[in-house]
Amino acid sequence: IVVDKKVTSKFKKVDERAKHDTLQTVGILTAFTNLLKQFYSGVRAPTFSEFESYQKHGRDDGIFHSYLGFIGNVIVINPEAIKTIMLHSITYPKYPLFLSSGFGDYASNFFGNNLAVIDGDEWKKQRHVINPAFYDIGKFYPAFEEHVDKFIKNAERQNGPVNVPKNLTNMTVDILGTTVLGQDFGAQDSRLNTVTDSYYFMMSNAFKPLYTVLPFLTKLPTKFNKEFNQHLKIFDDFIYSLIRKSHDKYKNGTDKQETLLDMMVKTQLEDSENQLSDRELRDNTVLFFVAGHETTAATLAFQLYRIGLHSEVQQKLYEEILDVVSGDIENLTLDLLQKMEYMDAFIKETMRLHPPAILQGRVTTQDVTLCGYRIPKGTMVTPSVYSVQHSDVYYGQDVKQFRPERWLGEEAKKIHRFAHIPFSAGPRVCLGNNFSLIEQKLFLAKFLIKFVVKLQPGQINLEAALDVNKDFAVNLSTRQ
Ligand code: HEM
Repeated sequence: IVVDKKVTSKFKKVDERAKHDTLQTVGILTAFTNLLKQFYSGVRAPTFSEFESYQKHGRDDGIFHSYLGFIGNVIVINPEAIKTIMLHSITYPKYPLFLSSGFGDYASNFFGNNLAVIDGDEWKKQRHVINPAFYDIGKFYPAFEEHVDKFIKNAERQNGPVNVPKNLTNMTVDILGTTVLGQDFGAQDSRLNTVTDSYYFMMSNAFKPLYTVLPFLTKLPTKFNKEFNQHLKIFDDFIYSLIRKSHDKYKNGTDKQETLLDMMVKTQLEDSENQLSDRELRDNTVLFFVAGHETTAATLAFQLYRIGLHSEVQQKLYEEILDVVSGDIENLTLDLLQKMEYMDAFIKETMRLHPPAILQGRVTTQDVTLCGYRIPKGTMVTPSVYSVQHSDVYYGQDVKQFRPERWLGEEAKKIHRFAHIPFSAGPRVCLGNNFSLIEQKLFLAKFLIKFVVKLQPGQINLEAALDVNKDFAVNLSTRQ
């Protein structure tokens, strides 16, 4: 380990919570080598090196210092310190690197200035306008149901192993199309669609590190840049036309606000103090897709993986669903979904071991004390969702075991509230968490009542995976 003394000397012990005189530090060379190793082994960096470093250097403190590239980064695992960071979003705003402008022009043009990447008064204004759109997610129940039913029909028709990531991604994009925009993209029907094509093209290219490091590349008159800008135009024209349609609907006195976009437009037009521009509406529409699409699809894929691995968990889920709907899935309602406690525990446990968002980059706007160390103003501080959720210090000896029961009864009360933060927490908590949870529960209830999921031993190991980029299939048999 190369220790940079100059840097560690900045992070001095100030009270007895600190176990060392200065914060433990992973040297810049080690951090960089770890990052490269992971990049080339195909694992989503930097989480694993971070988790290993935490176990070596930060386990007793719940905090340590490392590097993200050349930038010093204080990684925070202790749940009390995470709580302090999450609850004080003015002292700990988002780190600018994680704002879309930090990724260069492509990301800014595509992702824009939405709720997830702004701070302060601008964020307050946007959140105030957008919050009400998420008050009544129950109204989307029929839309969720329609697309889940389609997934199940396709799986039945397939009559063989079902490719999980691909099909779930199609389902979640169709659900978002319908609920956010009122447009069924038909991804599950393999319908060709220029808008979703453009969306996928930009998703896979806008955030590439090459354009962050060398932003001038996006200005060159290359074939690729032309293509990117064409996709951006197709996508933007489409979204702006829907914003205009939503405006017209409101002005014509149609009080049926059917989509998340309609609801944002309603507050936009009714609240003269907190007006969002059309560009801001567009940027948030993109955010809902980016934030809600692959995250939920990956979570559902990990759930099917876990169900296939743990037959006793599958059986318990099945029995609970059957019991709550009194033997007939046609009785299923939103209220009944909320009664499935074992399913809640199962979802929590999956999101503990497989969190889609692994890090949350913040910066200190003043000198602070975390875990007994003085952290100066302007330092990147990063609550590590992955590390805290995998730490035996906060989950005990069986931390690696998949055990939904830890989330039931008295045992659940022993887990620190900020040791489980897949949706973040505090004022910047995920706005779509309820949306995603209802989607997940409805999918699980309908799917598991119909099918038994099987994975052959050794068929796939996602234990250490952070996302489900790799395709995998599960075997299904229909229940009698
Ligand atoms: C499994 C699914 C999901 C996970 C794990 C997830 C996770 C997160 C996390 C961790 C954050 C906070 C990021 C940070 O503070 O650095 C966040 C923010 C956000 N998410 Fe989600 N999300 C999910 C689904 C959704 C869905 C379905 C939507 C919308 C339809 C959504 C909309 C948002 C929005 C708008 C924010 C920004 C909130 C703010 O900063 O005020 N998310 N999400």
